[in-house]
Amino acid sequence: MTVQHPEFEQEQKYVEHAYDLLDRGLAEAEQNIVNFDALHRSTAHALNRALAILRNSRGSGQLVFGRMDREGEQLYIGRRRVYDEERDLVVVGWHAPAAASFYDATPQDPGDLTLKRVFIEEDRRLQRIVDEVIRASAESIATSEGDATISDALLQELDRSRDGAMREVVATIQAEQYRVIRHESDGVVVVQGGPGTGKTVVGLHRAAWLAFNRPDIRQQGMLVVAPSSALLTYFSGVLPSLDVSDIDQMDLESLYGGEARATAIETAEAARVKGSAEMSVVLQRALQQRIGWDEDELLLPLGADRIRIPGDDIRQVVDDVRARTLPHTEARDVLRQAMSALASKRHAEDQRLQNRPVRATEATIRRLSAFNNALDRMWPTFTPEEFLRSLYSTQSWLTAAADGILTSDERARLFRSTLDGEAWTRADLFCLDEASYLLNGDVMTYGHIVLDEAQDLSPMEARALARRCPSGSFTVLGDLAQATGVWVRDSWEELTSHLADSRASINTLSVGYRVPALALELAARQLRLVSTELTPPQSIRAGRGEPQMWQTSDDELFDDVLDLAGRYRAEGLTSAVIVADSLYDQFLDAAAGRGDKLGDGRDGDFAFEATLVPVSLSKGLEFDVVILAEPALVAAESVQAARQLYVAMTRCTQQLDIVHSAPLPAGFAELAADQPVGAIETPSLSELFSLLTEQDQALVEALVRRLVVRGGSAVEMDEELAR
Ligand SMILES: Nc1ncnc2c1ncn2[C@@H]1O[C@H](COP(=O)(O)OP(=O)(O)OP(=O)(O)O)[C@@H](O)[C@H]1O
Repeated sequence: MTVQHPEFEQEQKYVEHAYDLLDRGLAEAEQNIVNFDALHRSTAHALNRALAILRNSRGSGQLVFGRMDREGEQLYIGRRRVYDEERDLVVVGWHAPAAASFYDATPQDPGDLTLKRVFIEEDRRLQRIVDEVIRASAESIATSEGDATISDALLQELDRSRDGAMREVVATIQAEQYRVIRHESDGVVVVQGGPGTGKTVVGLHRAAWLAFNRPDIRQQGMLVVAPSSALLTYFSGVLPSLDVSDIDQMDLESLYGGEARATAIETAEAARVKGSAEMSVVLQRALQQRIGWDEDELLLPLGADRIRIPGDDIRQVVDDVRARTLPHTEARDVLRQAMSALASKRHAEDQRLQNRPVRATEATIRRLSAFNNALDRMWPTFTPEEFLRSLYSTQSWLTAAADGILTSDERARLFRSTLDGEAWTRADLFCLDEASYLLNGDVMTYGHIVLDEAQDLSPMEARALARRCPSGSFTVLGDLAQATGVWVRDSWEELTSHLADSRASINTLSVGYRVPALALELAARQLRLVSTELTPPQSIRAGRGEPQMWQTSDDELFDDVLDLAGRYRAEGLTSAVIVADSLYDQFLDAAAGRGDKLGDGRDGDFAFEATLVPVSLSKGLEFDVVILAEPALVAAESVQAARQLYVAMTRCTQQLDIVHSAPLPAGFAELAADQPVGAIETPSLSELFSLLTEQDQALVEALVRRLVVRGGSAVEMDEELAR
């Protein structure tokens, strides 16, 4: 029987009071708006918008989640601020400076708090009250140690089963996370941490915190960028649940607003050339090379006469316009004016010499097709797509633009015949974005950008983001160890230097809240294959047990994996079946053929208990269980095999299962006591041993003894066998 907290009823009343005030406040405000008789349509429109925002602003999380006491003062902390009729503060918003001590306080370092109380509430009813810091005496604080920094409320929160979408965590933000959320820097703040350390959740809460505390930044607009639309779908509900609905959220590829879409995949080598910062120089040069006039003169027919403009005069005008470094299209307009003025001046001079009246104004000249054709030759217009397609397919132009910048091999990776058509790749989109900026110069800008999974960004992608954030104010979330693409780095500076000029502040999160310790241990073997420098986080989760390996045959792979997902579904756990991208469609078909309900993770469909996820999109996601199918194929198809496996294996909160028909890749060997699917209960070693014949038992004993003598001590082995 659990004992109720002595102040339970009193606190429940306080929570109800807060909800009551919020309901009444919102209802009154709604009534005021409805009653207001707007004279103008624009006022009515503004009021309707206000009404819609108000109706949405109730939010879904718990209203009051904490209380802190310090001498003579008691403050309740919640998802939003609540006042009573006397304008006295009943609940302080989590983002207010007054709430800082609540998050900063730990049992080791409670600051000036005598009590930090956390409420667990569901549907307005308190479920539990956890008192975390009670300063009974100075000594009791000095002697508290160990795991006490991980709050009880957090552990409870972590044990709640996932429902397929990320949730806000305002009630349980930890001190090391809070420091990052309210980081004072106006420049680049990097949050580095292993899988499940809360980088995404921290980044989203930082965005909300900035929105509440920095009206200057909020007014300039804010943006959150994820590498895939699937990941965006997974976390896009967090900001609205924090009452922040005006922050844009976008997947990386949607940054480019032009026509092209990435539909093709290319080699790692080509992606690397296109993503490198050198590519921006090639594009700039390529555009410049299309500008100029190398003919001796320009003749513009005008009725029976002609206007003659010397080549040197044209070159002078072109150089003057070029020197103004305007975006290409805008510069062309300037050139058009300057050239028509030049032609008109020439015409006037010729006519005067011949004692004839001036026949053409500048406007007349600008309408001449010969004039416009000449303009196209000296300063051509392109769409970004036309420009890049033409560059990629013109060997001589490519060679000239990349001369001294790219090697001939690298240039060859860019070249494609026009017959290849419009198959743009992701890396192309960012060349198009750069080209679009050179051509048109206009881009939507923001006061702050949060980047999730930033370790994989190419320099060209970083440049596209930098263009959209002139202030250089970024929150960069990522893990260098989880870089799985062609951009693997040893330091964040290499990337952040493309985002802003200022030095980045690097902040590390070290506690892993997602992955159970044993799954993390298996996954970390993949890291060790890469480098001893890369280390996993410190897991605080126990999970269900050891990762399980299931061996099957080629023929039975699909059914065995789907059966396993079915078993977890029956237990009410969410699972992800993570597969090599090339197996994705076959798995989807197999599931449909069996009538299994399997979410299509590629489309961000996380509504079902089991979701199929192509490994390339698994980053950042989270499920109770991960069933990794055929890791050897995942490894074979990845640019960074070990890192990709590390990412895939670190998506689970409870259990990691691996099903394979092909031999397992390196790093799995020690756990590969292969079991046929179906044997859910793994027999213990002694059970297995007892099943052997006496002769075999003696053989195993002798064998193991020899192994142990070589690696450890025979005494330990005897003890082991005796057990
Ligand atoms: N303070 C916290 N309170 C409650 N839950 C938390 C807290 N911090 C992290 N979590 C939970 O831990 C899980 C992992 O968080 P998150 O996805 O932000 O980690 P990550 O570092 O971005 O992981 P990855 O590197 O895999 O992308 C999420 O379920 C998140 O809600």
